[in-house]
Amino acid sequence: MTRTPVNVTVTGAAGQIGYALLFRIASGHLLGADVPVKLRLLEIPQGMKAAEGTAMELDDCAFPLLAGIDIFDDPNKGFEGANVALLVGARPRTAGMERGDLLAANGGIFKPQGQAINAHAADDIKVLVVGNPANTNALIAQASAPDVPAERFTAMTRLDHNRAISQLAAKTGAAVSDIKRLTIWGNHSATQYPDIFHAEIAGKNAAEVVGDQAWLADTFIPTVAKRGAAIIDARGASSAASAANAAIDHVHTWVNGTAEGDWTSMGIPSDGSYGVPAGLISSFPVTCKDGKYEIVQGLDVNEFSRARIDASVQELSEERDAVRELGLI
Ligand SMILES: NC(=O)c1ccc[n+]([C@@H]2O[C@H](COP(=O)([O-])OP(=O)(O)OC[C@H]3O[C@@H](n4cnc5c(N)ncnc54)[C@H](O)[C@@H]3O)[C@@H](O)[C@H]2O)c1
Ligand SMILES: O=C(O)C[C@H](O)C(=O)O
Repeated sequence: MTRTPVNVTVTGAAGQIGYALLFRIASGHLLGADVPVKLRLLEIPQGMKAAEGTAMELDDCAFPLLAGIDIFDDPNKGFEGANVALLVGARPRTAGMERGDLLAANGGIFKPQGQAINAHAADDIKVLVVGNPANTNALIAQASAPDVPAERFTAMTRLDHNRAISQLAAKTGAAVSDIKRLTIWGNHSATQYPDIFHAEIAGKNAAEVVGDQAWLADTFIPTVAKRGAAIIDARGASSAASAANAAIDHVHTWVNGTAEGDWTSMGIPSDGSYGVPAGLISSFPVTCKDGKYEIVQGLDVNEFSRARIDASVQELSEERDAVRELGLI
């Protein structure tokens, strides 16, 4: 190991996504097979013992790239020197909780974490928010970190992107690797819009290959958008390994780039592109190069797509207004 290790902070380290995520980070899947990492695990006091158990297991793997593990229950320490931060820990919705209660509870997590990132993270910090509601939690963290460039705060829609590719492959019989340029627009919620009008299957337009508007509207879009709920129903717990896999994909692509001729989906602060109000953290088609992302410009948005993008963006605006009223941004 000759390179300086990259400090990776993971919050919610003792949770189910944390358990599926940490071993892959330590084995080089997040940043690359030649990049040593130091893990900084952040938990709440009640989660510390379980995080210590996970750290013992990480030690027992003797990963050549793992240069150290530290565990904290203080965000100011957890984010110290962080180059990459995966904000997974969040307050899940429980019975009787309204959306506003959830936003308020998560504000109590993401505001102090944003402040701690602002004060203590490395200058090149890259943040991925996984904890739900991911887009608005990312907005709260970003608004609490005024000294960090806003574009370093991103929210995860890569799981939706991967789900959409998988559904499209199953419908058409294509290989997953033949599907390119799919887009998730909007919020990581049931209003998200998986868009295949610009996608390609082995070089052909995906919407034309499918040729079935009813399947698109009545099966594909709701299946992808409600997949999280379907997993909860089937497993009795929310997606964990697939969410961890998507977090790995998101950061790996951000750092190492998109393939030539392809793009991915990331929840990022809007610059006003495609009529999405600037500042909202919304999912867009992006290309990545040299550790930076850019929104794919110039796509023709048809009426069908426009209505669905607008509906999801409207939900994001309402979430932003709610957290603004709560004084969180
Ligand atoms: N964006 C996505 O695609 C996506 C996909 C799946 C799950 N999620 C979300 O990810 C989050 C985590 O899911 P999970 O299944 O791992 O949950 P989990 O309940 O198993 O684990 C959450 C962990 O976070 C910890 N935690 C809570 N508050 C914390 C804080 N302030 N600081 C540090 N740690 C804290 C808890 O102690 C717990 O160990 C949930 O909000 C879930 O809805 C998002
Ligand atoms: O949908 C959920 O609540 C869990 C998660 O966000 C998912 O998409 O699997």
